[in-house]
This record gives sequence, structure tokens and C-alpha cells, in this order.
Amino acid sequence: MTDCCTQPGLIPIETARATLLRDMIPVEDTETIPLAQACGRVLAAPQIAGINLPPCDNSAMDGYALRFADLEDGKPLRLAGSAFAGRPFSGEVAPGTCVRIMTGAALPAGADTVVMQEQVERQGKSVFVHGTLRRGEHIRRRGEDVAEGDALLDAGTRLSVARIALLAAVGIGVVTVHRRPVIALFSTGDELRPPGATLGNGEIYDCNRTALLAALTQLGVDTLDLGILPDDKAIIREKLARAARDADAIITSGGVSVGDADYTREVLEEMGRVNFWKVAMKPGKPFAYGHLQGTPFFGLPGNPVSALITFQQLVVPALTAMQGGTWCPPVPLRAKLGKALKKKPGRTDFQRGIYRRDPAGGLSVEPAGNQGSHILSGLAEANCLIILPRDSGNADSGDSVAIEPLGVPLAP
Ligand SMILES: Nc1nc2c(c(=O)[nH]1)N[C@H]1C(S)=C(S)[C@@H](COP(=O)(O)OP(=O)(O)OC[C@H]3O[C@@H](n4cnc5c(N)ncnc54)[C@H](O)[C@@H]3O)O[C@H]1N2
Ligand code: MOO
Repeated sequence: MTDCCTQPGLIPIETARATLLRDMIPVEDTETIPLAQACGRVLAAPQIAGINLPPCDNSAMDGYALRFADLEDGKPLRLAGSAFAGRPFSGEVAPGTCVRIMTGAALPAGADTVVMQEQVERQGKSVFVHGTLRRGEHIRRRGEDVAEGDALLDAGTRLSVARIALLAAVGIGVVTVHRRPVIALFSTGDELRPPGATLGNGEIYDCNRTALLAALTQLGVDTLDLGILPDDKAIIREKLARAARDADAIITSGGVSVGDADYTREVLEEMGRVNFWKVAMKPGKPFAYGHLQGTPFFGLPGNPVSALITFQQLVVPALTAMQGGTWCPPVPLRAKLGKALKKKPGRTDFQRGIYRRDPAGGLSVEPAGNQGSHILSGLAEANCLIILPRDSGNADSGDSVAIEPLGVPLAP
């Protein structure tokens, strides 16, 4: 008898992912858009700083700009004027004088130090400085963050809020990014109804397409929603042909296993090519990858947890590459297992877990309830995936295991 977990022909998830990353061709077309609208988009050109940041030496504190050498004799300094952010002091700080200065104001000529106003006593135009100071204190230097000509971000970088702030700070208002790939999506299954409809006997709601549309939107691609298809080869054929014509990639849910109404992979095989089918992962074994008229096809298994985990583990890296970006593998953390986990060698296991900091300061992790690939409540409750390596068996309570935190999945 063939054990479900050690059956031949399953390809390791690392091989599956490497194949997808190797095969994906970034969309060529680019567009130039306002920076504020570019969060999540992938740069098509490197970004170079056209100015120094800060553009000039300026004060880090509200206080007084002075000459450090003047502090030696302990005499009060004479107030010569004020410098505000955007309204610099036009003169020079002469020996024995100081200038009232606000945070962000350009450092006036002649001054080399700023003293915080909390260290100063003012009597009219006389300024007494208390405590010890260092020469150059509280000055933010021209170019100390970014120097003019610095390479800021490479082509292929996904723009985050922080990166948008960096580009804006050096005066970049528009960026050239790869156009969004169009991803066609449909679910298959006679039992599926859209959320909001009334369920008949044996019917369930199509949660996969709804969740995948949300995930694709978050990933920054455009979607071509082809709806719910019945288990009907002719209809699946027609929609696959349309998807291959109108989209850059096709994602389907369901119909990739071995049941009598599992047609999606079969139809793809007739019309195009299945590059691989079945990955040594749990959940998600029946994942299928192929091409139809040059358009990549990702066939996700119908079980909802399997669909979402294969999407996250395999399709997100592929779509990132298609967007022109560089997929960075997540850095796993180690956590102490709070409960024994059953596992047979043969497939990399992605159990849904809840990790927390334990009183000793380390991380501990517990499985998030039932691990069936139809159990959505556990996935919704989980804050990490517990990753058990392909060849490992049962894990004991107290073992150190790898975890991948969930949450901000698309942070670059
Ligand atoms: N004899 C075998 N049976 C199964 C195997 C196997 O190796 N041998 N693999 C199992 C595994 S693992 C998975 S995962 C599923 C995948 O099957 P399909 O991709 O063909 O998906 P369906 O049969 O269409 O559906 C499976 C399951 O998921 C529900 N489903 C489907 N689509 C949706 C949706 N959009 N939203 C919510 N739920 C959905 C469907 O009703 C089924 O319950 O096959 C196992 N069987
Ligand atoms: O791999 Mo299936 O995806 O275990 O349910």
C-alpha cells in the first residue's frame, strides 16, 4: 500500500518554488505615477538622490546656536537674532554672540554648536549657558542621512511607506514602476455559491475566491475575476482560454485532485501543459503548475487552508517575480513547542500556530486548534506557521521548531 505521505512523484517545495521563480518573466511595460500612489508597486528604474539629506547643517533642538570656543570664559552670550525652520538667520554669529534657533532651522554661519534651551538662562539679551556641552552638539549635518548622488533604491524594489518617505524627502515626486500584472481567477465546484446567496442542500460558500481576490489586491496586482465555474469541462475550457488571452497569469481553486469531478488540471493538460503536479507539502499536496499559450497557470487545491497556504508559499513568490520584484524568503524564527505534533516524514508541514513570548524571554508556540485543511477558524486565529521539515517525523513538546510569523505578509 502506498502511504499518502511517502508516495513517489511529490516534488520538494523548495524545488517547486525555485522552478516558479526561474520561469516567471517580469511584465515589461512600465508607467510613471505619483509617488503617493506607488505603495506596493515595484520600481522599474533605480532611484538616485539628487540632493543631500539634510540639504544643510541644521539644529536638532530648540535652543541657541553659538560658537563653542566662547563658552571657555563662562561669560554670557549676547543674543543677536533668531533662526526658524524655513526662515534662516541671515547674518553670521560673531564671537561672543548667539542666535535663538528652532528645530530644523539652518545653522547660521559662524556657529558650530547648539545648546538646548533647557540648559540656558535668559536675562533680556544676555544668555547664560549651564552644564557641559560638546562641540558640534545637536547639529544634524548636511548629507548625513543621504549624500547627493547616492543610489537609494534599486530597480526591482517594492515600494513601502518608509521607502516612499525616503524618495519624497529627496524631492522625487513621480516614479516609474512596472505595470500591474493582470491575474485571472476562478473557483470550480458545483457546490459553490457566492457569499450572500442562499445555500441549497450540499452547497457551501466560495471563500477561496473572495480571500484570494483580497490577497491579490493586497499584493498590488490587477484581477480578472471569472467567478465560480461548475464542474463542467467545456466551461472550464472556455474560461481558461479567455484567461490565457486576457491575463498575465491564471489562478484557479479546486479540481486539481483525483476525484471524478476534478477537471481543472485535466483540462489544462489537454489545452496546454502541466509543468508539475503535487508538491511535498501539507497542506497543499495537489498544487498544479503549468502553462497555457505561454501564460503561467497556478492550480490551487480546493480545501481553503490548502488554497491559501499554497498561494502564500508558492504563488506570492512567483507573482512578486512577475511584478519585477525580488522575492525575499521570510527569515524563520525558532520557538519552543508547547504541545507534541504528529507528522509523518515525506512532506514539509505548515501547521497553523500561535506564538508568544514566554516568561523566560524566549518564544513558545502552540498549534492553533484542529489542523485539517478545511479548518478556517484555526488559520484565522493563527499568528504563525509552524514549519516541520520534509523528512522529520513527530515533534515533541519542548522541541525547538521553525516558525514563520504571519501578519504584514507583503511588507518588503
Ligand atoms: N483520493 C484522494 N483524494 C484526495 C486527495 C488525494 O491525494 N487522494 N487529496 C486531498 C487533498 S490533500 C486536497 S487539498 C483536496 C484537493 O482537491 P481539489 O483541488 O480537487 O478540490 P475539490 O475537490 O474541488 O475541493 C476540495 C474541498 O474543498 C472545498 N472547496 C473547493 N473549492 C472551494 C472554495 N472555492 N471555497 C470553499 N471551499 C472549497 C470542496 O467543497 C471540498 O470540500 O483533495 C483531497 N482529496
Ligand atoms: O494537502 Mo490537502 O491540501 O492536505 O488538504
